[in-house]
Amino acid sequence: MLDTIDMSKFPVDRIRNFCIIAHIDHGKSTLADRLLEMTGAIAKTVKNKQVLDKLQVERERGITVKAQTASLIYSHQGQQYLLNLIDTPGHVDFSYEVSRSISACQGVLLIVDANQGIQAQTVANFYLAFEAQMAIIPVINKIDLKNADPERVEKQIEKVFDLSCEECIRVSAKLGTNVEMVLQAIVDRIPPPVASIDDPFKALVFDSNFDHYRGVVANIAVFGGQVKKGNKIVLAHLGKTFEVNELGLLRPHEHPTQKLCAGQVGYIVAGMKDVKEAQIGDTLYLQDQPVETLPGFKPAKAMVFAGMYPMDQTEYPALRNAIERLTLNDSSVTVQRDSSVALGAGWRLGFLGLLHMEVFNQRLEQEHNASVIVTAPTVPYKAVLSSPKLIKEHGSEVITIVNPAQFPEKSVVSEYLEPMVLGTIITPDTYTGKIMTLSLKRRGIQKNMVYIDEQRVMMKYLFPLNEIVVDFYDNLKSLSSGYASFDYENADYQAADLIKMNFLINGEPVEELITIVHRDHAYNTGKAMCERLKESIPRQMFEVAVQAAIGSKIIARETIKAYKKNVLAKCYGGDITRKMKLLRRQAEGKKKLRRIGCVEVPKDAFINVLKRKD
Ligand SMILES: Nc1nc2c(ncn2[C@@H]2O[C@H](COP(=O)(O)OP(=O)(O)OP(=O)(O)O)[C@@H](O)[C@H]2O)c(=O)[nH]1
Repeated sequence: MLDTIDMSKFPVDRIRNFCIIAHIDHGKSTLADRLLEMTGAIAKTVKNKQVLDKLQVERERGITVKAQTASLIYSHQGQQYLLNLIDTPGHVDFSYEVSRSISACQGVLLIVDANQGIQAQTVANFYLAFEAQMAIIPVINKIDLKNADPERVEKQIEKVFDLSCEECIRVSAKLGTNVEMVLQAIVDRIPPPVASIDDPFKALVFDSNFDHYRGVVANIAVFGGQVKKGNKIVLAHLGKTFEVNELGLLRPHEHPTQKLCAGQVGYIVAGMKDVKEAQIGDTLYLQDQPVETLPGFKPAKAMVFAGMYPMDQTEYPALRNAIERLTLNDSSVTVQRDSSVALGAGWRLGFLGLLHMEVFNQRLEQEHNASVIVTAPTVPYKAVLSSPKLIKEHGSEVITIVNPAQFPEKSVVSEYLEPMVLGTIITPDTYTGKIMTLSLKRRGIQKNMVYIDEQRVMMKYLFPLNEIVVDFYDNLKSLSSGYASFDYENADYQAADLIKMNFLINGEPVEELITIVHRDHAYNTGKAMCERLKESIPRQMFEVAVQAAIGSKIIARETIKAYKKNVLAKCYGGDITRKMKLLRRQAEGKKKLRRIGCVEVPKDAFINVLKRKD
C-alpha cells in the first residue's frame, strides 16, 4: 500500500524528473502506459490504455491536451528510485503545456516514430528541451512496424539534432520491447534535481485543477525543504496563508502521503476555494519562512481570439462559472468581458490556436454542460492610428484589435499590421511542388529548404498567422496524403493592406462572422464564404439571401431556396407519444441553432465557413 511509502527513502539523488515529448501520435501515451505497468503503478490489463489521457475530449479525439503527472517507483541495481513522469501533449496548440512541464524536469525522452521519422513538432519540442538545457534521451518507437526504418531515423537525429546514434534507444512501446532500457537510461543519464532537504520549503505550482469538493488541487515541484499535512503554507503572489489538508503522489491517481520532500513532485490540497488563488507559476513557502520566489512562467501568448456568448442571457452566470473553472485548469486561455448588440453580454477569449479553441469549447460543453455561441476566430491585428483624438483616447499610437467588430476605419489609421509566424514543414520531397503552391496562395515567403535525409525536406516559411490558423494544416495533410507535418513559432508583425468584411443574412448583419481579410483576397474570400454559408444553413420556409459586404458595398451573394418541412409528416396514424418524441428531438436540435432575424443558423456554421478547400 502506498501509505507505507516513506518519502524520506527518496533523497534527491534517488529522484529523476522527466517528461516525454514528441510529435503527435508518435506514441508518448503508449510509452507512458508501459512505464507505468513495468513499475507496478498500474495493472497490466487491456482496459488500461492511455491511462494518462483522463479527459473525455482526450479519449474521444485520441490526443493529449493536458500534461499529466505520474510517480513511478523503480528498482535499479538494488536501489529504489522515484521517477516522476510528466506526459505532455504533442499538438502545436498545447506547446505551452510542454514548456511548463519542462520547468519541473531535468530531462526528456524525445520519442520519434521509426516509420515517420522526425516531424515538425519533433523539431519544435527538441528546441524547447535543448534551450532549457535538459538531458535528452532519443527514443525510436514503433520498431515492430513492418515499415520501420530505425537506422534512417537515427541518421536524421544525428543530422538535425547533433545527437549521436549510440544514444538512441530503439523500442516498441506497444509490445514493451526494450522499455526496460529506457528506465535504466532515465536513472543513468538524467541528473537528479538540484534541491536540498535542509533548505526552507519552497515549491513551484506547475499545474492546477479544480475539484468540486476539495477546491483547488495544485501540482507542485518541491525545490527545497519539505511540507507535511497540517503545515501552514503561503502563496507568494497573494501573501495568503492556507493549511495543508492533503498531499501526496500522483501514481497517476492521487495517493496521499505524509509529506513531500525536496526534489519530489506531487499534489497538494490546502482549502483554496477561489479559482484565482492558485496561479500556475506561483511559489509556495511555509508560514514565517519566506523564500525568494521562483521565476515562474512566461505568460502564454494568445494567438487566436473569439467571442463566446451564452445561447440565452439567463445562462450568463453559469457560463461565467464554467469559463472561470476551465481557465484555472488551462491558464493559457485569456479572458476579457465583451458585449455585443446582437449577442448580449459575453467574453472575448484568447487561445494558442484553433484546436485549442475547439477543445476548450468541447470541454465547456462536456465537463460543464454549457451551451455556447462562438464567433469566427481572429488573430490579434494592430493598427497605427493617425487620428490625434483616437491616440489620446487609447493612450497610445498603436492599438491591438482582438475583436473584428472594433476594427478601425482606414481614414483614422496610417498603417495596419498583422502577426507573422515562422512555419516549419517537413515532407517527403515528392510533395514539395504542391506545398510551395499552397504556401504561395497563403502569402507565404520561403526562407529556407534543406534535405534531412535522401527523401525528406524541411522547409521554412514566413506566413501571416491569419492564413494558416484555420485550415492550412488540414490542406497540407490532404495534399500530401497525410505525410507532411507542420509547426510554427511566432515571428514579428508586418504591415498589410487589410479590410473588414461583413456578412448579412436576409439583410441582418451577422456579428459572429465579421472577418478581417487582405484586400487582394477580399473578393474570393467573400464569395467562398457565402458559398459555404449556403451549404451550412439548412433550407428554411422562405428564401434566404446570404451576402458579403465591404462597407456598404455588396461584393458577393448566394440564395438559399425555400423549403417546406413538416416534421410530423412521418407520423401517420395517431400515436401521440411518437409525435411528442419527434417534437422533443426537434427542440433539442434547436438548442444548437442561433436565430438571425427569422433565419435559424447552426452554431458551428460560423467556424465551418472559414475552412477553405485549396
Ligand atoms: N505498432 C505500434 N504502434 C504504436 C506503438 N506505440 C504507439 N502506437 C500507436 O500509435 C498511436 C498513437 O499513440 P499514442 O500513444 O496515443 O501517441 P501520443 O504521442 O501520446 O499522441 P498525442 O498524445 O496525441 O500526442 C496509437 O494508435 C498507438 O496504439 C508501437 O510501439 N508500435
